[in-house]
Amino acid sequence: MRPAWRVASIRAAEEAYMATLPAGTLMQRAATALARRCAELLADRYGGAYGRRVLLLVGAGNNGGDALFAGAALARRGVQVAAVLLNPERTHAAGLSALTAAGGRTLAAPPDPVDLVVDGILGIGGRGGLRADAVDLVARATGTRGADGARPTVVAVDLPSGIDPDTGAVSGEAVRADVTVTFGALKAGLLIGAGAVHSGLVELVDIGLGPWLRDDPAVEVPELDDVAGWWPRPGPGDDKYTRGVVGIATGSAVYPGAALLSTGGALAGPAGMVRYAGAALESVRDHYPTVIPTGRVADAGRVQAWTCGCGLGTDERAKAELRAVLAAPVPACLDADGLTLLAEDSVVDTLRGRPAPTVLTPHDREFARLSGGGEPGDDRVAATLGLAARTGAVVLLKGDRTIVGTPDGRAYVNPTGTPALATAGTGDVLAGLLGALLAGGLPPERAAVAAAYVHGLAGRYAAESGPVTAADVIAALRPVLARAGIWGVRSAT
Ligand SMILES: NC(=O)C1=CN([C@@H]2O[C@H](COP(=O)(O)OP(=O)(O)OC[C@H]3O[C@@H](n4cnc5c(N)ncnc54)[C@H](OP(=O)(O)O)[C@@H]3O)[C@@H](O)[C@H]2O)[C@@H](O)CC1
Ligand SMILES: Nc1ncnc2c1ncn2[C@@H]1O[C@H](COP(=O)(O)OP(=O)(O)O)[C@@H](O)[C@H]1O
Repeated sequence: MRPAWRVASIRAAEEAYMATLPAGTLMQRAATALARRCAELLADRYGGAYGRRVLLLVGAGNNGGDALFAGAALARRGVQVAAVLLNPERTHAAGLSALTAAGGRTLAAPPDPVDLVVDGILGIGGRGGLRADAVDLVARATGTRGADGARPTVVAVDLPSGIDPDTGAVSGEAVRADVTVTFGALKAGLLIGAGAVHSGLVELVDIGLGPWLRDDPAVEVPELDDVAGWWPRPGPGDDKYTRGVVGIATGSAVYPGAALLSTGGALAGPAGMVRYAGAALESVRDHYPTVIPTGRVADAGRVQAWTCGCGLGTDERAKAELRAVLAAPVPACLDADGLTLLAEDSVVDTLRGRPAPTVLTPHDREFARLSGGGEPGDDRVAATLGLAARTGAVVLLKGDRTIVGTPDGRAYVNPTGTPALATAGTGDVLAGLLGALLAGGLPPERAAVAAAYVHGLAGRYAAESGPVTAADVIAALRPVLARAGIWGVRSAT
């Protein structure tokens, strides 16, 4: 897991650490690493940094100071460095002196050509998006060309200016970086929502802050090793029942496709058997001979987890099926119409009364129905955790960077998502896979995190062959599990 923090936690750590160090030490460490990375990027593009042209965009705070000291280091290596100061009277004085002493210059407007732009306008002190003068400067700077005729490489200092460091929200305009060199700790806003898109490649520089980060992280990012370590694998002693049986209560006469997609997702998971209960049993039987179909949840036989709701409809039959799933003493993943029906009821009482864990998988509009308020808003982590705390359920809030939140306040952001998944039915596949992971015995938050992670990988893999449909995501799940080393069989020893 890669942890990320909110600004308050990072500021507290920096303050405590800086009190033990000579003034300016952390900024020097940050600037040195930033200069090194800029030189590498120039070398990758041009074969060397000497003589290349770097433009620093410098704001009023320490973020600008980092840029100026890094510019000084680059100038000492023979790079032609120019700086545009957004707020000359409040520019970091020592940084500016260092730059000019090293041969860098200040300009009133961006020059042309520019090979690399360093965005030091705003760091963790930035609030409320870029102001008009900064928007204009960024547009002009990034509209220039390098000596090779291509647009300049954009490197953000600590975080792209204009994104909210805690939530990743962008109000108005923000810098779009190719690389973000971030110092001491990952900022949550680099990983969530628009912030993740604006940050490009995020590279964390160690400035010694780690041991001083005393708060819990705001959010954690799962890595392949986590998911591979959790994924249930069959061993020699297993049979189809010990691996877990998942029940799929989805689909309807109107939406038989949802039954097929969720069942297809479940079949790629680790469960030993998939049971289907619903109105689309004929279609399921035709498509998936290994699935045991019945018409109603009550007749399905024993399962270790349920997935319920995709394409279920909202009629009396659907309500009865949802009630049967909610009453079952096994974990349940509720999606789509299951969430809509839940929202018509008293969500909190219903879920808190459940005899086993529940995972809710809303998109934004379903979230609004469930929460009884609006859509998640800018702070998607806080919104997810709020709903999880109220309902006692694990909440998986879908999106470009899907968020998983637990009732006790832990949050995860999925790094593998792709907009290619923004197509009808992919959520059904996710819900089926998640149910199979619950049946395989994973705790609910791990099941949710692992399902989102693998679902994202499958979306990316499917997109390599062309436009993606939900059926393509199902087809990609098995090869992705094998290719990533997540799937495997445990040997006898
Ligand atoms: N602390 C450390 O140990 C280390 C810190 N490091 C570095 O320091 C950075 C944090 O520096 P920081 O606290 O000076 O804040 P920073 O982001 O430069 O901006 C504050 C200035 O921006 C202004 N401003 C705010 N919003 C604005 C807007 N929308 N549009 C325009 N202006 C706006 C605000 O002015 P005001 O709004 O008050 O008028 C204020 O003057 C951090 O990200 C990292 O890079 C590293 O060196 C490692 C060690
Ligand atoms: N812009 C996007 N970028 C990445 N993933 C997305 C995007 N939009 C949607 N997704 C993903 O696609 C899936 C869509 O699920 P959902 O909205 O429930 O669709 P459906 O109900 O049609 O199955 C979710 O896993 C979601 O995270």
